Amino acid sequence: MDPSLYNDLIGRSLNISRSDGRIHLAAVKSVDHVKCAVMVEWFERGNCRGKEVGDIQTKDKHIIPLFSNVCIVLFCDSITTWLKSRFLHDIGPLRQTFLTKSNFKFLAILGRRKSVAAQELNKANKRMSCVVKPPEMQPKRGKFGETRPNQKFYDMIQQFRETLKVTPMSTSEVVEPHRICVCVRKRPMNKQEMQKKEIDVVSVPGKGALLVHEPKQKVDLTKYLENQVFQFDYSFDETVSNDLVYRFTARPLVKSIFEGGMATCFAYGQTGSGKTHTMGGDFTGKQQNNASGIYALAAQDVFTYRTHWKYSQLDLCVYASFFEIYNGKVYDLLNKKAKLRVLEDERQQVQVVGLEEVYVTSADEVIKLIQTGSACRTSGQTSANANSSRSHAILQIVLRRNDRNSTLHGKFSLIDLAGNERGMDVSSNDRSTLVETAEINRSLLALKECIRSLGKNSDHIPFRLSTLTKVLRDSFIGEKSRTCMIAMVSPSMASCDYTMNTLRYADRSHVKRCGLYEMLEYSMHSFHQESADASVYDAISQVSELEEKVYVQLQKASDLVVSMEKTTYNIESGLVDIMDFSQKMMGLYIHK
Ligand SMILES: Nc1ncnc2c1ncn2[C@@H]1O[C@H](COP(=O)(O)OP(=O)(O)OP(=O)(O)O)[C@@H](O)[C@H]1O
Repeated sequence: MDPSLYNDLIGRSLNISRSDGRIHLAAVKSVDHVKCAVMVEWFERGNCRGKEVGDIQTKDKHIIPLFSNVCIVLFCDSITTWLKSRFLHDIGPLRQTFLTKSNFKFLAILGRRKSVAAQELNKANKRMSCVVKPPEMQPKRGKFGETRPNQKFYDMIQQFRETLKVTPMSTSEVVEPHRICVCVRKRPMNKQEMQKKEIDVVSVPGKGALLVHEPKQKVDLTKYLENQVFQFDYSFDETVSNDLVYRFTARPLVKSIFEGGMATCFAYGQTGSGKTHTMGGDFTGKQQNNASGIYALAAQDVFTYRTHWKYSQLDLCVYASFFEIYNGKVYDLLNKKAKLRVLEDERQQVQVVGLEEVYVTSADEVIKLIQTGSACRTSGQTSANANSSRSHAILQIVLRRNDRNSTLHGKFSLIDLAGNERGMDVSSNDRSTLVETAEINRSLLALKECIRSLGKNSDHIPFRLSTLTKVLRDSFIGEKSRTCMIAMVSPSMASCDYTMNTLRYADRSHVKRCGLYEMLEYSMHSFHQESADASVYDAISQVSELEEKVYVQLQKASDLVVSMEKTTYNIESGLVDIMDFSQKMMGLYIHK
């Protein structure tokens, strides 16, 4: 072993790996030939510190300057190129290995014995891979020094947001009348999401617009955002209150029921996105303030309108019922969850038989009913919500005329739909839970179909598709019917797929978009028609081609038959000739 090779290390800088994960440069002060290690020193907070690193391996009297905890950094491209040309192709995944410029000369000496050096570097590289974290594996640090997964996406979204012009919703904004109104509400990040340092991928610039910054990755691992834009009648950001949401969504419908109409307001969205918070009222821990939800706010306005000079002479009585649809069955939440039957008469009028309709005289009475009913609602646990509603809850506020045998005047159905989730999102995957999830999704699809048909002014509303749409049948028909859908979205990146699904669902229920979707559907239909025509045409031409082939074969066969006949004839005549000939020969023989 040539000691000068060891001495060549002294004074050089090497990157050393520290127990806390840091990697930094340190100068080689001495070499321990016996231990095959080096002593390195560096300055830290004004103090000189040192440590002994690695063991220098020797093989065939060659020194390999790669120690188990020494990282060597490639500083210059020419070195990389040179190494590649000399022996990097032999040593495999050295991309994660770091070589210092100062080691270049040293390695160059070793490079003369290419095969040996390569072998040894390979060994060393394997050892190093246990201690050196590749740069992309190292936790990224956020603005305040905190680590955050997906920091790159976070930065890109922040950059994008800086360019966004935001017009926040305010009470001064004009409320436009809509037959079908579709809005979206983004909830704030919850405690869990904050703890996980999840990133917020939803932006609400206002004026009905909402953006989803979908994080994507190319095949070469480059990260990029796909910014999806959705436009609804109204879009609410995470800062707005239930009051403001109510003002633009359900409130305009209250008037319509006093004018003899049917109104429906749905809260739709992923589990844990804020449907119950919006409809039933905000939570303080598990305690819900029922007076702050859309149910209660609508009830308050119903009693205000009832005394309004325009409607007071109608002498209307207010009734409330509260029921849930769970697994396609109806349960009365105001009557100890009694199971009810849904019947349809010959005039297609749907009745929930035995549903408790409570006469109410104030909003407070309605709030008490909501409290009683909410307490019995069927709930379960999902990945996003420990207290997830597994049923559709329907609060109906009914106006009846006192003087005409309690004839129905108007009805407002306020619905907190069950969360739209996939089977894998529920904490238990037993059969009953899967059936439950399938039923939820089936009824939500049926609802979408009904709203779309309503938007298209179609005569046929496919209300028989589910119990939910059956019991809401009379809300879907009639000139005076009004519908509002509030799509709830969770902001986190982990919920991105669900958010996209919710927005697509709401988008497809959107009457303003129906024209476009109809066009799309039409073009899809004509495409199918054209392709069907093309397939028939293809089939016919294939048959005729086949026919032609068969004809040709038949021709050939008949030619063959003809030629066979000829041959047979020839053979027969030949035989006759032979027989004649043989007879002649026989005669001649006998004659002789
Ligand atoms: N806009 C909001 N502001 C503050 N907190 C909210 C908001 N929306 C939802 N939350 C909170 O998020 C949690 C889940 O909300 P909620 O129970 O309303 O979800 P959900 O959509 O009804 O879920 P599920 O379909 O599973 O019943 C609750 O703790 C609620 O307080």
